[in-house]
Amino acid sequence: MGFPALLKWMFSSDSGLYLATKIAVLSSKVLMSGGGSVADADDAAGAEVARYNTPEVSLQRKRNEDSIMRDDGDDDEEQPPILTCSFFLDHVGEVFLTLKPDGLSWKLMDSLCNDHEDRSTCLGIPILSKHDTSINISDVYAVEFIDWGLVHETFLTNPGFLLGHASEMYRFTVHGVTRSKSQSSLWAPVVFTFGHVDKQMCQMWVNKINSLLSLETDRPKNLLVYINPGSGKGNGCRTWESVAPIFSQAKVKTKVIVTERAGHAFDAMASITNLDLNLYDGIIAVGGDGFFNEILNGVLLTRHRAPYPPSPPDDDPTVETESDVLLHDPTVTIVDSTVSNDDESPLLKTSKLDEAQAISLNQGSEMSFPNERFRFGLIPSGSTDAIVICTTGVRDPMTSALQIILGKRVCLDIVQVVRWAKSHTSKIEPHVRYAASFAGYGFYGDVITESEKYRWMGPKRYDYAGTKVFLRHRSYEAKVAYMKAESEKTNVGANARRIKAFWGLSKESERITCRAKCDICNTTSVAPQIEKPDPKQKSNWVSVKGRFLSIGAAVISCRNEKAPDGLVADAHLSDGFLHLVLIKDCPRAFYLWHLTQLARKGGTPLNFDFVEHHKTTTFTFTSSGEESVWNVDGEILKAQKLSAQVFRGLISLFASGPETHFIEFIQDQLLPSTMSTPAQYYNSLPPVAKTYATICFVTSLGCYLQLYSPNILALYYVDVLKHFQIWRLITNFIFIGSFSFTFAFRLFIILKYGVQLERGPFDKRTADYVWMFFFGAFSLLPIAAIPFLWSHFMGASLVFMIVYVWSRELPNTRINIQGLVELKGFYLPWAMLAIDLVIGNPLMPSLLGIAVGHLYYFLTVLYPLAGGNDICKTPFWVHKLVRRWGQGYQINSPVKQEASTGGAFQGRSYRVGGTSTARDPSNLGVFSGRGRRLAGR
Ligand SMILES: Nc1ncnc2c1ncn2[C@@H]1O[C@H](COP(=O)(O)OP(=O)(O)OP(=O)(O)O)[C@@H](O)[C@H]1O
Repeated sequence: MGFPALLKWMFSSDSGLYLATKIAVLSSKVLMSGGGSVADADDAAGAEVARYNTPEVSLQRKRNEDSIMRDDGDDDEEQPPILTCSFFLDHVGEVFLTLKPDGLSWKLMDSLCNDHEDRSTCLGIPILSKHDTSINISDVYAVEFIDWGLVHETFLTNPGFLLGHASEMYRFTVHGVTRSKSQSSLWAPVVFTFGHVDKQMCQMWVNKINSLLSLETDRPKNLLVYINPGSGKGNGCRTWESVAPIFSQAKVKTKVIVTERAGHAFDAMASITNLDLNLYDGIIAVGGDGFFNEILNGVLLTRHRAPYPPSPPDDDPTVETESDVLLHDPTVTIVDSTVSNDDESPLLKTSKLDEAQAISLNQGSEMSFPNERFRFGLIPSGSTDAIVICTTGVRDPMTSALQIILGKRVCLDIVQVVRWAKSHTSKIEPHVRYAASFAGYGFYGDVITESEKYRWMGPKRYDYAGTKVFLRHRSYEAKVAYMKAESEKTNVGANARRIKAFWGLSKESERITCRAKCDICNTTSVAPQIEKPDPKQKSNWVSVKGRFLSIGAAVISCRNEKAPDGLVADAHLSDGFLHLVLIKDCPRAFYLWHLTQLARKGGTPLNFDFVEHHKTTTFTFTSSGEESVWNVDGEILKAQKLSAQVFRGLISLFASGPETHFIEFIQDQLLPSTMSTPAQYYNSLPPVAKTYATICFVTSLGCYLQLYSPNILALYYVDVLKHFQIWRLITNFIFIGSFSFTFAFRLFIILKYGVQLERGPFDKRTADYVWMFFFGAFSLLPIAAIPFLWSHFMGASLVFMIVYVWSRELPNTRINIQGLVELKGFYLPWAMLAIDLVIGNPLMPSLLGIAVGHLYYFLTVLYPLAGGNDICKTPFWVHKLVRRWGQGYQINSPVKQEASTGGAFQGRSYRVGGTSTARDPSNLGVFSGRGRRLAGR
C-alpha cells in the first residue's frame, strides 16, 4: 500500500486506527469502570468480572447467552452446534466461535468487516484467510483454561505494528495440530487462545471440548518411552526433550527410560511381564531403526507364537531334529545362547532368558500379536530412520510425537527371520529374529559390519563403509528358494485398479506407492488376502543358485535420504509381502550403475539383467563357501542357513502413513509446486528469501530506470566514516548487479537455494534464517575493510554464502549442472566457482561467500555438535525483530507472545509449552538454545 493510501485508510471510519481507537476506548472502559456484580461469577473472580459489567460487555454477554445452544441455521443441519459464542481470538480479533461434535470453527465478527465484503480483505488490505478458520477435534490434543491475561486484537497481519491492541480477560487455549502448507506430511503444533470476560463461559467451553476429546478413545494415555542416548548424532535425549512438553500438555503419562547399554531395552522388554506391559498403551522408541528393532524383538520374541517359516520339501532345515519343533513357542525358544556366542549383535550377546523367566511371562495377562490395542511408536533420532520416513512421510520428531499423541494407527508387516544352526548337542536349532524394514546379505551385511567400526563418525560412517565395501566388490555363493506368490494384482484394491486403468499405466511403470489410508494395505484385516500356496508342494517353490553381490528382503520400501524412493519403491506397509531382491555377481561398473539408480529420485534400481525382484511371503537361504553376514534392520546376524516369512500387519504403529512422498520433501517439494501465475508463485515464496529477492530486484530496477546511480549504494568506508553515509553499510548488500546474466543468476540463487533453505533446514526457524544474513553481513563488513578483499558491493558474497550453507545443510540432494553433470549438493559451491572461472567472473566474491558461509556453519552447527557452546546463537533482538515483522515462524523463539504470528503455520503457531504469559518457565528451558530441527536435514 502506498503512503497516501495508508493515510487515507488510517483516517477512514473502517480503518485500523479507528478500530484501534475503538478497542482502546472499550479497553479503557473495561479497565476503569466499576459496576454491579455479575450473578453467575464465582467469588474469586467476582470483583474482576464486576469491572467488566460495562454496556459493551453486557451486550456481548447477552449476545453470547442468547447464542448458546442455538442452532446456527446457515451451517449444515446434520451437525448442530453444541455451543456458539463470541470470543476474542488472540492476534485475530473478535470471532464468532462454534463448537460442533467434530470440531471448532470461527468467523470474524461483523464489526471488523462488513458482511457483504470479501472477508479476506478490508479496503483491499488482507486480514485473514478467505475461508472460515477451524480445527477438527481429531486434530486437537489439549484444551486448558489459563485464567486471566492479555488477549491481543490485531487487525493487520503485523501484530503490535501500527494497530495491534491487547485487552485483559479470561482465556482458554486449544492445542492442536496443523500441517505444513508446502509438505502435508510435516506436522506442527498450533495454539489458539480465546478470551472472554466471563470466567464461567471459558470454563464451560473447556469442559465441553474436553468431553469431546474424551470420546477420542484411540489416543494413548500411558506410554513407556525408551531413549537411546547415542543414536544418530548422539542426540536421543535432546530429541525427546524437544517433544516431551506436548506429551504433558496432552496429559499422556510417560515413563521414560534412557538406556545404558546396547541390549538394555531388549532385556527390559523380554523380561517385563504381560501384566506390567499391558498397563501401557504402547511403547515408544526414541532412536533409530536398530533401536526400534531391539524393542520389537524384546516384545515379540517372548510373546509371538507362530509356526516357523516353511521350507522347500527337499531343503527342510528341521529334518535333522524332531518334527514337532515346528512352532516358535516363546517359552521354549527365546534366545539360544549356544548358537549366539559368535554373533556380533550386542542385543544377542547380552540377552539370555532362562526358562523360568520365560514361563513367568505367560503367567501374566495374555498378550498376543497382532494386538488391537498395544502399539509401537518411533520418534526419529537415528542415522537412517527409514521406518519413520516410510510410516509418516517425513523424518521429523515433532510430526511423529503428534501422531503418537493423536493416536494415529498403521499396521506394519513384520518379517520373522530364523537362523538354523547346530547347537552344542549337534541338533539343528532355530534362532528367531524379527525385522520391521529390511534383512539383507552380502553388500548390505558387509556395509553394516564395516560401519560399526566407525560408529564415532556418526551417520557419515555409512558413506565411508559403503565406499570401502563397494571397492572390495565381493560376491558370495548361495542358494535362495522362495515361494511363488500370486501376482500383486490379486491384492490390489478395486480403487487402485481403477486409478491405474484411468491413467493407462503400462506394466513397466506400474508403481502404486504406499500412502496414508492405502488401498492395498487396507484390503482386509490382518490375515493375508492371498491364497497361500501349499509349501509342501515342490512346484510352489523357485530356487536360484549362484554368486550374489547382495540378497535383500524388504518389508517396506526403505526410503531414506540416500535412497529417496527406497530399494523397492512400491513396497507397502501392510500388504503381507516381502520383496526379495537378488543381485547376481556382475562387473563393478554395473553394480555402481545400480547403486546410482538407487540414489536417484525416480531411479530404476531393479531394472537390470543382473537384478531379480520377486514378491513372496517366505524364502530360505543357504550359503556355501565364503560367508557374509545378514543385516537385519541394521543389526548384524550371522547365518549360514536361514529362513524367513512375513506376518501381515503383525504390529500396529502410532503413525498415520506416508501422506506424501518423502522424496518430494527432500528434493522437489522444497520448491513450490507448479504455480499457474507469476503472482501465485511470488506469493508462495517464504518471507525472508522473498523479501531479499524483492529488495535486490527493486534496487537494480531503480538503477536501470536511472533513479539513482549504483555509486550511491556502494561501500566506500571513507564516505561512511568522513561523511556519515551510514546507509552504504547496508545498501552494498542489496545491489547484486545491474540487469544482466550475472544479476539473473544471483537472483536465481536466492529464489532457488535461498527458498530451499528457508523451506527445509530453516523451516519454522525464520529468526535463525534472518540471523544467518545478518551474520554474513556483519562478517563481510570488516573483511571489506581489508584493501585487497574490498569490493564496492558485498551482495554477491552474501548470495554465495546462501549457496555454501545450502550445500552443507542439504549435501545429499542431487543437482544437475545444465544437464551435463549430476553432483551431490555438497559440491555445488565448487561447481559454481568452476563456472565463474570458466566464464571469467571474478572469484573473490564467491570465495568470500564460502569463507563466511563456512564460518557461520562451523559456529552454528559443527562446533556445537562437537560439544562446544552455541556461541553464535541467534540474538534476542533478531527474534524480536522477526516477531515484530510478523512474518515466518520461529519454533523456539524466546520472545514472549506480545506479538506473535506465524506465516508458515497459519499465523498462530506458538512455541510448544508456552503461553502468552509464559506462566510455566520450566517449559522454556526445553526450548532454549538453537532451534535446529533435530536429526533433520
Ligand atoms: N545406551 C546405549 N549405548 C550404546 N548403544 C546402545 C544404547 N542403547 C541402544 N544402543 C544400541 O545402539 C544401536 C544403534 O542405535 P540406533 O538405531 O538408535 O541408532 P543408529 O544406528 O544411529 O540409527 P539407524 O538405525 O537409524 O541407522 C542399537 O543396536 C542399540 O542396540
